[in-house]
Amino acid sequence: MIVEYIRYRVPDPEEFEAAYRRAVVPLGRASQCLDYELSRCVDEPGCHVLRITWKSVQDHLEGFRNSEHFQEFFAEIKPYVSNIEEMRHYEKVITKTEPTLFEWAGGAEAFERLTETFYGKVANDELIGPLFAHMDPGHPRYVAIWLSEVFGGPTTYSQERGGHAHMVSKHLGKGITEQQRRRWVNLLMDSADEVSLPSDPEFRAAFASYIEWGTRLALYFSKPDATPPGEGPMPRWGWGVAPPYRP
Ligand code: HEM
Repeated sequence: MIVEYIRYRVPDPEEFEAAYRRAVVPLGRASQCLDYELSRCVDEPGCHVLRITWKSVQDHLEGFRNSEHFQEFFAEIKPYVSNIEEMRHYEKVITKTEPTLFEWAGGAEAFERLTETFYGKVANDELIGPLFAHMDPGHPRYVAIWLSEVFGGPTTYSQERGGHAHMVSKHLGKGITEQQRRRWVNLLMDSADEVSLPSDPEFRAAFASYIEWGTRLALYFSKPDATPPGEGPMPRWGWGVAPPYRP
């Protein structure tokens, strides 16, 4: 991720801003652009700073510049090129960031406690126990490192086990029913309470959201006619609409 700053000093701020309102339509469609923000200086209204977050410098200079979105974007802002005072890429050095869900939960050890307790319950469960009768003894740990990575922790699962496609492939042909999926969710939530994962509404809402999504994917891919997925990126879950609550 790289941040581009473009500083303008323009004689006609209103027309300039109107041009940018049109220009951000194709910019927003470009997959290389993660976000953008145009700010007007309050001390000197002709001064503006445009911040664009790109996936990488290469994505900007090669991907975006050679795309059809660039032609449309550039047509709008071309009259202002001579008003540019600075146009450079920057790397973020210090930022105020939220804790990850992984950190908030208590780190790797919290997820290990969670899955140990969970698979203890699973083994004794008449509805889903049989699905796990021959499970790899390392299974609780694999799920712990999977969850840790999804919630913003280290990338151990991807490195050791092989990423998203590998995890999903473990569910192929399992024929999971909706009742089994729901039991999996219920036992996991019981375990979360038992091992005292944080119980604040914001954390639990984000946690439950991933579990709902993940179990529905597992069910989908376990169907007899499911097509194995290609190698996709690891899901990375954040806080969503409710940021961490700090009184
Ligand atoms: C958020 C939901 C889920 C996650 C994160 C998850 C995660 C995982 C992971 C990480 C593995 C092992 C991959 C490896 O060996 O590296 C796995 C395997 C497996 N999962 Fe899931 N899973 C989910 C939902 C479910 C559900 C709903 C069921 C069934 C009710 C299920 C049944 C299984 C089974 C039977 C295996 C193979 C175990 C073995 O024989 O070793 N999973 N899952």
